Amino acid sequence: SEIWDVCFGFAKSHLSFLSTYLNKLHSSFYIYEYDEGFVRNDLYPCVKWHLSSLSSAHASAATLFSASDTSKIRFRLAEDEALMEMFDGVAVWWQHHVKRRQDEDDERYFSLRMRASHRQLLLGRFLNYVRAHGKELELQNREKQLYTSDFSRSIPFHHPATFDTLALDPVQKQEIVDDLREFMEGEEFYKRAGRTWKRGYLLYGPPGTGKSSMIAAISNFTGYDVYDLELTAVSNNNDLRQLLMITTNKSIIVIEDIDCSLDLSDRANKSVSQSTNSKEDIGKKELETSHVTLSGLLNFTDGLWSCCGSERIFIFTTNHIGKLDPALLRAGRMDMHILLSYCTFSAFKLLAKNYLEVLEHDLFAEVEREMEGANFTPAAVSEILIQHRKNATAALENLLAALKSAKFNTCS
Ligand SMILES: Nc1ncnc2c1ncn2[C@@H]1O[C@H](COP(=O)(O)OP(=O)(O)OP(=O)(O)O)[C@@H](O)[C@H]1O
Ligand SMILES: [Mg+2]
Repeated sequence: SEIWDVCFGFAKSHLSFLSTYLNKLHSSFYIYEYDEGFVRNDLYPCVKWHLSSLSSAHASAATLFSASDTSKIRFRLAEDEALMEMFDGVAVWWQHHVKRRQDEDDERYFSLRMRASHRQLLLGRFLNYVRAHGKELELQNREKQLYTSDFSRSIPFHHPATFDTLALDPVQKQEIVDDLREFMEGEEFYKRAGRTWKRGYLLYGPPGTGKSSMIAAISNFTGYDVYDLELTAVSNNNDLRQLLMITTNKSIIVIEDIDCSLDLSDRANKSVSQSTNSKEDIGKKELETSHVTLSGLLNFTDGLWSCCGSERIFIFTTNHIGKLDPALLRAGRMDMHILLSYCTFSAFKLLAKNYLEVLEHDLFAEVEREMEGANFTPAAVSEILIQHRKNATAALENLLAALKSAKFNTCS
């Protein structure tokens, strides 16, 4: 047994020498879910998403998950599972670690190992790639949430409207899509220019022209959550600020029908009525729309507090742009004013394609003529097309009849 002890001791010392030597050859990096002080590590979800795409193809053990309201199945690298990835012909090793802790949440982290000699060459470029790839996957797969009134609850947001289904002038549509894409990719620009990474859109136009549908399309395009802010339910400017602080990054904050939810047209009157305290006035104020003032709202979108997050899109909608205070419209406040108007022939063609699966039809030329000046909203056109979606000719004949009678009514 003495011989065994000697042999064992010898092997042990050599093994530990070997492992120290191997460790020196490799560099290890750890990506924890939370940094010290419970600060969320932005890199962690990127790595998680990045690895989820590799796991489906390469991991020998992965966990599978599917939420009840989606058909997608998500892969995750299983606990303690390791995975090798090739980047520019060089191998790196990932591992997923979970440390169980008593009375606390589990501690989760990923380790990344590579040959020490590759470290200089690879690390920066590789991590940038992982971050960009992870972010892209997160956006594609993320369950978008719709938050209502006080932002305390949310439901998964699965609105079917996309830029492909929106009937809009193609040039206008392209402008909006380009603007959104530029915004999403604009992190460097906003930093360089010293501006908060946010964008404001004012959607205006008659009812049924697609303002709400466009908000859904923007959410589907960006993958951002939607906070549907009901101003009449917010009691004062302070509460409004609190709400802003709850919203997460990558979100769309929507105030629909802004002219109806606030008396924004007359700032002077508003401040007078706020400074009076008689019971009658308070009663009147309750009947009024909201106690949030225009300056409170402007602070919400523009003030110091608006920079407490990033990648935010503010969208206001109105049917009556003329009723809005010029302060809300001035340059730089809402970055883009988007008019959604009556159905044009090119918008109609998109609806015909989506609703009737028709790209060309003998009646199209007549529809084009009648549509001019008929002031028919896309909502009204869609209604008719839905009713007769089984029979394209009947749908177009009914649409023509409706267009003609609308024109006749306007003329008479
Ligand atoms: N531009 C459009 N493209 C495709 N469908 C549209 C468009 N505009 C309206 N619709 C159809 O009409 C319905 C109503 O449109 P939507 O709610 O988006 O209008 P809105 O402009 O928000 O109206 P409101 O001012 O009354 O809120 C939508 O569900 C959609 O089916
Ligand atoms: Mg609407």
